[in-house]
Amino acid sequence: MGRTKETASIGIIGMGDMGKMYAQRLSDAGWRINACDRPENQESLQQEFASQPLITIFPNGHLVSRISDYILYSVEAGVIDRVVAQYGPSTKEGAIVGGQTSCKAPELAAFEKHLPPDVEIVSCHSLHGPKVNPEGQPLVLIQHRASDEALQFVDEILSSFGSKHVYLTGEMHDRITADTQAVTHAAFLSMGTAWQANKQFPWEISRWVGGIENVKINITLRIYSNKWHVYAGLAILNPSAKAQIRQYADSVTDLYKLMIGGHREELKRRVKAAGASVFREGTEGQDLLLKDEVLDRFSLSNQTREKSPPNSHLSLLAIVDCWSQLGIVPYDHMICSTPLFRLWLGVTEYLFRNPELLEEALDIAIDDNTFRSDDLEFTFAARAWSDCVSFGDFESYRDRFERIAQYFAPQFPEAAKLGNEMMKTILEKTEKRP
Ligand SMILES: NC(=O)C1=CN([C@@H]2O[C@H](COP(=O)(O)OP(=O)(O)OC[C@H]3O[C@@H](n4cnc5c(N)ncnc54)[C@H](OP(=O)(O)O)[C@@H]3O)[C@@H](O)[C@H]2O)C=CC1
Ligand SMILES: O=C(O)C(=O)Cc1ccc(O)cc1
Repeated sequence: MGRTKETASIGIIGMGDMGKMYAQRLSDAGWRINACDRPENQESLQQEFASQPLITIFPNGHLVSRISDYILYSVEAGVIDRVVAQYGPSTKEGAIVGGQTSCKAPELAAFEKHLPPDVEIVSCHSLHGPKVNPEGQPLVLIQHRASDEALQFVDEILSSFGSKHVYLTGEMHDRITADTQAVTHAAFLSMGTAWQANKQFPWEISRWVGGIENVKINITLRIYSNKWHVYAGLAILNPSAKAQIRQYADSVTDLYKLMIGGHREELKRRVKAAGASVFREGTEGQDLLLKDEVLDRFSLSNQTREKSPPNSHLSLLAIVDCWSQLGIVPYDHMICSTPLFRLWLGVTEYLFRNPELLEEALDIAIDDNTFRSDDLEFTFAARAWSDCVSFGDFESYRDRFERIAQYFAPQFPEAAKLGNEMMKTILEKTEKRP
């Protein structure tokens, strides 16, 4: 049908962080953009994009939908049905529609329900935040109700990002991202909850600086400094996420009980068996995703570290147990990996492929009381986040998230600076791996 940059235009409904990033990058590549947010935001967006001739801001999604050839919904996952119901019927005849929400089941259901039958559906998902360079990052494309030509057109539009295009069904996407995103976030959200419950700022405590701890702290703060709805949406609305987050909470609880019961041998047997199923033979010769010298460079603490302080690493033992219980091989999920997931896998790998460090963590877990109260709070937190996601109540998720975010807020600017540097350095190193 010959849709080109000269003849076709792209619609973006929802000009938040991701919508703006898409509008900017696609217009830089020469595409004409028709965009809108809520009507009350039209004026400020017009001012913001006044100097950009390829970006036109409209008052609402009807006006965007009726003239655009590929329309992307980039709104909060929780409102996707309502927004598509509102603007979907105004879609230009023969156009292609997609969405950027992090969980595809509700998005695709909304498209099927509200879009006219002559409209094709090709959805997408950039597996990174708006401030990360998309080059080399996974970008999922879903040819849901569309011809090959429609997919090719979307492929061409998005090619300027330089991302790695991954072709999946909506269902596969949700199953994999439940693990790469929802469970990963649950672990870091729980760390922050536990620190807050114990009134700790972990970078101020000497046993918590350096190495793996830097990654835990920086990522936790990064998550809490973002918008709650992104995390709530992708956990609560993903049909696979509840069970996976529940397994993580169960793994945390089981291991914690073994620790406080003093069941050293059973703890070691269970954790090592889990490690063997996740970090399979044949991977030992590979370079670690993360190394000491990289891990140590990014500390919020001003104390220097001489030797790794011992730690039971309950959060890491439990994720490996969780993967093993669910039969997940995390390396198979690299196709849908976010930067956070790669860091998370990197730190677990660091622990599990270092037999001495793992042995030390397991012995510390049994012999040393220092971490008991932290691990207790972590166990409570993992279960509470799991319950919160299972209940599916956005408002209580928001309340929990924002209360903890407020506690860490004074540290956000410094954590963001350091976190960005850490991500950049570590990701450059991890890109060489599959
Ligand atoms: N942030 C991230 O790291 C990533 C997010 N995503 C997904 O992308 C989507 C957008 O996320 P993000 O940009 O971060 O979130 P934002 O909250 O920054 O953006 C969403 C925008 O949509 C607007 N909106 C809501 N209702 C309407 C409507 N009826 N018409 C027009 N605009 C509307 C919102 O306005 P208002 O604020 O006034 O409600 C807001 O400006 C989400 O589904 C998210 O899960 C995907 C990949 C990465
Ligand atoms: O890397 C992560 O997990 C993030 O937190 C950023 C993010 C959030 C939502 C997405 O749909 C994709 C990436």
